[in-house]
Amino acid sequence: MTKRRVLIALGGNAILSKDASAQAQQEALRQTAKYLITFIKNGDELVISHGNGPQVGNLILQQANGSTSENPEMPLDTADAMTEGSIGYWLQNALGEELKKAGLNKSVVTLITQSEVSAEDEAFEHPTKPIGPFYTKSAAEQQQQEHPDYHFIEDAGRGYRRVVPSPRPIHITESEVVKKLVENGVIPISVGGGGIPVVRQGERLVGQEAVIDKDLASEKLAEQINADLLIILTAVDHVFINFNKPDQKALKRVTIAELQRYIAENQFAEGSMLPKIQAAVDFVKKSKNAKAIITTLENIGNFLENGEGTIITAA
Ligand SMILES: Nc1ncnc2c1ncn2[C@@H]1O[C@H](COP(=O)(O)OP(=O)(O)O)[C@@H](O)[C@H]1O
Ligand SMILES: NC(=O)OP(=O)(O)O
Repeated sequence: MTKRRVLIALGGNAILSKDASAQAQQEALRQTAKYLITFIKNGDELVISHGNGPQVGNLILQQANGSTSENPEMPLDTADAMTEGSIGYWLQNALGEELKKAGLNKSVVTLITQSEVSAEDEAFEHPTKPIGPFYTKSAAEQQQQEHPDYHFIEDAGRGYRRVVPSPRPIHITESEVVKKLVENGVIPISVGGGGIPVVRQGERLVGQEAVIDKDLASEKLAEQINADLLIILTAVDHVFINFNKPDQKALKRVTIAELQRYIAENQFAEGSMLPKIQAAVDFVKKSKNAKAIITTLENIGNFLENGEGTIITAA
């Protein structure tokens, strides 16, 4: 089989289900690593990214409740870096264990990655990215009183969550390093949590109070490293039209033009599936002979053997 360069974006459910303890998240990633190894056995070059919404929100909550003037809480860009490090460590550790068990002599490294954004991005005025835990309406109102600068939304019928700005990534600063690592047989974990949002000011990269969408950052990195496949893993085997309605229909093979029509019909929920569709369309549009796949972690074997999942192609 020809060697493919594959970027896999891990969705929230691959890391955190209900139990937010380090032990539970490490166990979830140990299970995830067992699936990811399939690609290495397949001879593919692998780059992995992951989300951080629940984790970064939990971290800044812990800090807000315990900070003092002598021990101030960290700004959001630094909290993004902290979750890139913690989740990256858990995944690097788990994947290293699976590689050893499989007798595969490859290294895994977590790369703290910066994602350049525009200071003029209107996302800074309109926070939309849910982070941290789900609250009841009254609990969210209580939080709002304690933190007047916080913003809350109702998140897809699952409760209320704090939202923060989520500017679009323009350029992944360390993409050339990722490319060199892959070309030397290393498995990089990169753009964790969408990368750290930074604005270029002359020679400086200045951190921003934001959380970048990991699917959009994964697309930008996949483009910059000339990946062949962008695989977005989430909690559904396929993308659907008329989702959650009696006439819902799974999309198996779909073209950019068809997806753009479905986007115009508002078929994809804004805060969840829409960024994945946008990332898939952008990647396939810009990368020659590239494909994007949206499915679940558990369906990876089925995708590799039978091509099951939602597969997005140019035509
Ligand atoms: N048209 C759609 N087809 C499939 N899933 C959809 C659709 N619209 C919304 N969703 C929801 O979007 C979710 C994926 O978004 P999200 O949970 O934010 O991703 P992540 O797995 O990266 O955390 C799916 O699990 C599903 O519940
Ligand atoms: N940064 C980010 O997109 O994280 P989630 O996928 O967990 O929301």
